[in-house]
Amino acid sequence: MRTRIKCCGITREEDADLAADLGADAIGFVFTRRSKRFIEPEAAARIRATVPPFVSVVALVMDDEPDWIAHVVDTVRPDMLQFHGNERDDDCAAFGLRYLKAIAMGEGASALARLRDYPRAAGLLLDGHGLGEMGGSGHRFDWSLMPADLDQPLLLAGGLTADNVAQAIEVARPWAVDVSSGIETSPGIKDGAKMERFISAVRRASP
Ligand SMILES: O=C(O)c1ccccc1NCC(=O)[C@H](O)[C@H](O)COP(=O)(O)O
Repeated sequence: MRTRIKCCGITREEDADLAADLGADAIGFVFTRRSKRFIEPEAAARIRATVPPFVSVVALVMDDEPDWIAHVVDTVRPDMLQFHGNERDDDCAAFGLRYLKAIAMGEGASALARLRDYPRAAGLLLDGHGLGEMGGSGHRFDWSLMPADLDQPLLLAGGLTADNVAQAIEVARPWAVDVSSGIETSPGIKDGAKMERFISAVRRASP
């Protein structure tokens, strides 16, 4: 299986272009205002218009108002939503789009109980941050906790870099890896060389 790659926290067109050129399968925009990687929906829509076919666009939110999420959906036309807060399955499924649900793994194995709460999720993203904290933290978790017996695809996130992603794939066997701070110079500003090293490392580990 070829491990899919999502580059998250995109705020600049050149970073979206490079991610697509290097073979990323998806890019993510963060629409939670308190994030350092927040992008206005109108600016994201301009970048979205340049994203080539077969590269998915994911809109991230975290306990945001439904009206705001609806505005993001109308303006950006993302392929999927990604929820990072205390949203329930009904909340996540209410926008007529497929969705990913992030599970905060900061508390360890006890977080795994929440995986069963999202039967309509297209995928579950296990992320290293703590419960109630924002993603993009650069915190990793114990990859051996990644379950092997779920029907939904599992995405691995949190503290991944070019130097550790091969081992992460070997241990966790995720459907996809998701990276943000590990390919940045500062929040929202991607580093082309780091992005290239990261994507090359994934491809070597999972051709
Ligand atoms: O990136 C943010 O600032 C953010 C804010 C609120 C919710 C989610 C957010 N980001 C999620 C991601 O970028 C990734 O899914 C993931 O957390 C990977 O982050 P990193 O550990 O930096 O690679």
